[in-house]
Amino acid sequence: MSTNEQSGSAAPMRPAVVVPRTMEEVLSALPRHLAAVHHVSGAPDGGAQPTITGLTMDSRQVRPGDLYVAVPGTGRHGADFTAQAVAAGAAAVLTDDAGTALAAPALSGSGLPLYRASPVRDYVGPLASIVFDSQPADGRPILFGVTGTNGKTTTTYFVNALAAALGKSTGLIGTIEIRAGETVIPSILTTPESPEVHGILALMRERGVDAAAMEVSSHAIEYRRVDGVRFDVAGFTNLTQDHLDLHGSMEEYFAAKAALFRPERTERAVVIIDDSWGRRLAAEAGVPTLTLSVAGAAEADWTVREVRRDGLGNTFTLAGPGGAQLALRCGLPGNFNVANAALAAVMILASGFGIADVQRAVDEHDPFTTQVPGRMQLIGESPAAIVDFAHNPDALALTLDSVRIEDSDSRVLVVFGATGQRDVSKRPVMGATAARRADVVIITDDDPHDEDEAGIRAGVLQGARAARDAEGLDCEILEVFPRAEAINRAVSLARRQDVVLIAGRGHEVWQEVKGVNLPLDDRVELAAALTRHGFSVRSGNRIES
Ligand SMILES: CC(=O)N[C@H]1[C@@H](OP(=O)(O)OP(=O)(O)OC[C@H]2O[C@@H](n3ccc(=O)[nH]c3=O)[C@H](O)[C@@H]2O)O[C@H](CO)[C@@H](O)[C@@H]1O[C@H](C)C(=O)N[C@@H](C)C(=O)N[C@H](CCC(=O)O)C(=O)O
Ligand SMILES: Nc1ncnc2c1ncn2[C@@H]1O[C@H](COP(=O)(O)OP(=O)(O)OP(=O)(O)O)[C@@H](O)[C@H]1O
Repeated sequence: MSTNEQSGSAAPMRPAVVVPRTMEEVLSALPRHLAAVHHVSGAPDGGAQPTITGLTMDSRQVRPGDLYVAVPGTGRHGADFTAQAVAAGAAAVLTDDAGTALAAPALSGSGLPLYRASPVRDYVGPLASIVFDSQPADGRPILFGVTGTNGKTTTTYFVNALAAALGKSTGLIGTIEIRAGETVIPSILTTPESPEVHGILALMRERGVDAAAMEVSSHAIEYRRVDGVRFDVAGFTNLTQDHLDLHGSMEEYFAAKAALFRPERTERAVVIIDDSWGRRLAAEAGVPTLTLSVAGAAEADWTVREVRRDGLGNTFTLAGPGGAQLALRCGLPGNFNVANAALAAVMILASGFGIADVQRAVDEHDPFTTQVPGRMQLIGESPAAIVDFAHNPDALALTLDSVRIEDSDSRVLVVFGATGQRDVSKRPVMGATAARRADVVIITDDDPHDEDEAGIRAGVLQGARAARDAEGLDCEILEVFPRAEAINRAVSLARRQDVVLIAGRGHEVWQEVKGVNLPLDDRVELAAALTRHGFSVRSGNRIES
């Protein structure tokens, strides 16, 4: 990973220069639909107006001159941390009704002004946008937002790779990392809280970034993390069951995603309509929408055709309105990556790039061979040695199906485990899924958390053996631990024409065992095992620890 002074810390990115504004100037720029913010106590009447040069909701991130916005959390209130914010140099505090009483003692005698607004979360995004001046009218960077259950990370990398191929400098906000020009920090959330989002967007502008891609999780929409952000193009991949602990039902999960596709949030949209949620979204989106189908839906504006296997990847044609056509190649295995690449291409077209320029950029730079850390990441080519984030039965099935080379004597060897303290019922299903698709199934540890590792493995093994015995499957099932040894065993059993898939942990660099983070990076272990057994590691591989 290319790093800078902020790497490895959770310190949010911000622009180097922020125009100082008085609190009055900041409040007067708020959108009209928001009710007035009330001054509760502290300076303004007669005293000096506080000058604001930053904003945060986290007392641990306060820098001198910040407006500290104290919001209620699930278990505690940000106002409980007012003293910490004041000590760090906050210039003013904004909170809600409940927060004013909590914040007041820490402010007494400080002379710092306290403001009140409810619900205070409604104000955070718009205020951060004003304070950091993150999205002025000149439209730079062009902002792409990607949402959906699967494929967000990969699609954002593909959007950026294509934008870069078109000669644009790029920025990224997502699960793996946040990138603004040369500055890169590892991510904590898929979509950061809104003060960080606006700070990052402002830094991107400052660094001259032309185009930025951002993953928008459903949590982000629910928790208002993209308030005050305006996308040029929003893209939708798919919707399958997930995160119902937060959303309660698929209907509410869909509603959270659909909220991104409204005129106040995005100029236009690109929606894959290969599931019923995508079709509904395309019908209900309140903005100009291009539809895309990989599964051959005739009514789609853009369709993927002539998908042909090309090594582990695929070539395909993207056909659009008026006979428009693009000839594309996706180097990452899997039909789902064809969908991700096609979505990225249509999003770029929707933002205004011409089809001839896009074709030229693709021909010259092959952007969809870009490496996405831990997502179908090809560590070696002979045998094909892949690390993928598939960590549930559906993703494991899709991934195993996509790496099998039909009509050859190539075997598939898979290494995986199941996470501790999560959905116990999926363990045997994952075992059976692998036994049905792989020639050698090596069951090992994932993140056990506080659970007993042997017990987790037993659940997966039971499913694999039951499927093999009941269905007469011709696969070898092994239990090997620890995980690094399992990876080594898989490589030791592989021949050059085989495929070795290490599934589950993707780009993670720690294994969480009983509250301790033990360093473990599947990609590093796989590369070491390949070398140990006389195979080569793919050059230019992106393995960062
Ligand atoms: C469920 C959820 O999203 N919770 C988020 C939420 O936590 P919370 O409401 O419990 O906040 P809290 O910790 O009680 O703190 C309340 C307030 O006090 C502040 N505080 C707290 C402590 C302190 O010392 N000083 C301080 O100022 C906090 O910044 C916060 O503003 O606000 C916190 C501060 O921003 C987030 O870190 C936290 O994300 C947690 C870590 C999380 O795991 N979120 C996941 C579920 C999430 O958002 N995931 C999605 C992706 C999902 C996917 O697609 O896989 C994502 O976008 O990452
Ligand atoms: N379009 C897709 N449809 C279905 N599965 C996909 C798709 N794209 C990727 N996957 C699978 O999901 C895994 C995660 O992919 P990716 O990280 O791009 O998605 P994501 O939406 O960002 O998920 P997460 O937020 O969990 O990282 C991949 O490793 C692959 O196994």
